[in-house]
Amino acid sequence: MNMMSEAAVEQAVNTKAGATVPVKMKARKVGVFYGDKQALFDVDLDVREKHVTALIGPSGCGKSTFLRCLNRMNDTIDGCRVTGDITMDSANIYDPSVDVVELRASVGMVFQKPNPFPKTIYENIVYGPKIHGLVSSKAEMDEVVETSLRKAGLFEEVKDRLQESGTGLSGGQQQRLCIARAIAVSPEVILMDEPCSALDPIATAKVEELIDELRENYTIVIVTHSMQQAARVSQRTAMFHLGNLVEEGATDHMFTNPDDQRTQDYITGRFG
Ligand SMILES: Nc1ncnc2c1ncn2[C@@H]1O[C@H](COP(=O)(O)OP(=O)(O)OP(=O)(O)O)[C@@H](O)[C@H]1O
Repeated sequence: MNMMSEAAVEQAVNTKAGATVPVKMKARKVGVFYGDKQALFDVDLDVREKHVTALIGPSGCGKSTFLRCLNRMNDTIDGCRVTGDITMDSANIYDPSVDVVELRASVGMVFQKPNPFPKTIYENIVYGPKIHGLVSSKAEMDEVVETSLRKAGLFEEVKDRLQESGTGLSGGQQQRLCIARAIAVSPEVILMDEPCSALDPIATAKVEELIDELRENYTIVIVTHSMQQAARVSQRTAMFHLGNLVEEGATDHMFTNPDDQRTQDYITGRFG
């Protein structure tokens, strides 16, 4: 039997088939303001544990803004204010007692453009675990480097050049290095903001395959402009428009028979 913690049961959603799926993160009435301008309005969204949730919608609709709410990345933007509630495992991530550095380790982020540190591949991986006190001996560091690179499907390609610069890798390898770097600090949720938009089709396919493997152990939220990508990698899709969450549902349903006309128009290329 699938054991769930009390917090997970409290947060679980019941599916139509009667199964119970734990909710990892819950957003309620989330609003975001950049100065006086409101970019998100009353967003309610359940992010299911160990699922891939795709955020879709036309440019400027607030996908990245919402993604950044989930690990308080918006805190780093001057004049940005977040209202409403966001919980992870029932705990308020905006509570003043929350250590934001720890939160961002638990809710890691991968960006549009691969951004490895200008350091060796090895250092790219061990940097986070060292800061978080997760490793001390050389053996522990070697272990975290190998495990993280393996989980990111990169170890075999780079095992003989761990002491070379991460920036010398191809774009696709750099992006998988960034995913390995996020994994190295033992996250529970990984946020991805258009992680393939700078990659060629082969590198994109590899990252998509990786996302599919990662969902066994991690909860993933991905912003994408590619409807094909959303359909390929996600189980749930959330459609945004003009700062509102239009609808959220099973990806199959959203791409075949969405409830809202705006989703229908967007996925069939009528706007966006
Ligand atoms: N740092 C910022 N300062 C001021 N306004 C911002 C900032 N970031 C985003 N916005 C505004 O908030 C709104 C939502 O932007 P956001 O980047 O979240 O949309 P998006 O759906 O991710 O767009 P895209 O698909 O083009 O990346 C837009 O009107 C945008 O101009």
